[in-house]
Amino acid sequence: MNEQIAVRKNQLRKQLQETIGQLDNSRRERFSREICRHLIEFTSQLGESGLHLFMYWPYRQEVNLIPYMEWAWSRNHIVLLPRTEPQTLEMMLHAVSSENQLVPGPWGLREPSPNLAEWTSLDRLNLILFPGLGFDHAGRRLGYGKGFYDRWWDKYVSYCKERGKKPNAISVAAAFRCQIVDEVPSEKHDTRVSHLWTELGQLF
Ligand SMILES: Nc1nc2c(c(=O)[nH]1)N(C=O)[C@@H](CNc1ccc(C(=O)N[C@@H](CCC(=O)O)C(=O)O)cc1)CN2
Ligand SMILES: Nc1ncnc2c1ncn2[C@@H]1O[C@H](COP(=O)(O)OP(=O)(O)OP(=O)(O)O)[C@@H](O)[C@H]1O
Repeated sequence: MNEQIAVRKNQLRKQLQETIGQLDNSRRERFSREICRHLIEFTSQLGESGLHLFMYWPYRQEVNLIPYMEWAWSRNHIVLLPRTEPQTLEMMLHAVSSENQLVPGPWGLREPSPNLAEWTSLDRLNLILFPGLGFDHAGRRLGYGKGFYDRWWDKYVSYCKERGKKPNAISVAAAFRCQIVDEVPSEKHDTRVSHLWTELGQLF
């Protein structure tokens, strides 16, 4: 990877972690509820039930998506959560229907139990929610720097192509307003999101 971009990404990661850290818990919770409300409104327009939604269990200071996940479960949507393989830096998806199916994972993540069957029908995904430390107005994202989502995205695109299908899930993100920056340094492999919500509403 381009060394200069890697350095700029690391600087921005540090800066954003500090900025997000300054949000107090009560605002974080209030903003998260607002963001979940926007996500629910958007997802409701995609279908009444049975949608395949690739979400993530909140980590550290991320938006708390649990209200959105509980809403999805209540509407009989299928919630898919990632499980990381630290050796290969790959992610597997598992359908999860309750918090009880999560176990402690690497880096302090909470992940689907490896005992659950892997969910592989990637061409059925309707929506992919990308986590990130920061985003810009063009939909570029900055993650934790292990390339999990970029690598998984390649797998997703190949899976669909091999079956003669278009990878047509909608790529979205949810973030606090303070996570939006002018420009996220980006490389060719970096995937972008097409919709983003903050506590103030839809940014694009
Ligand atoms: N909620 C959520 N789940 C997710 C991601 C995410 O960004 N958010 N990921 C997106 O890719 C994957 C996990 N990626 C990660 C990559 C690096 C680190 C990491 O280095 N964390 C700490 C070190 C923590 C420790 O060891 O104590 C760090 O920031 O220094 C964490 C997660 C899959 N699941
Ligand atoms: N599609 C890919 N195939 C192989 N390696 C990749 C791919 N995408 C990214 N990488 C590698 O992963 C590393 C981290 O990439 P990057 O800084 O873009 O991560 P990130 O998007 O911030 O992290 P994450 O996706 O885990 O949240 C880089 O060394 C990059 O070369």
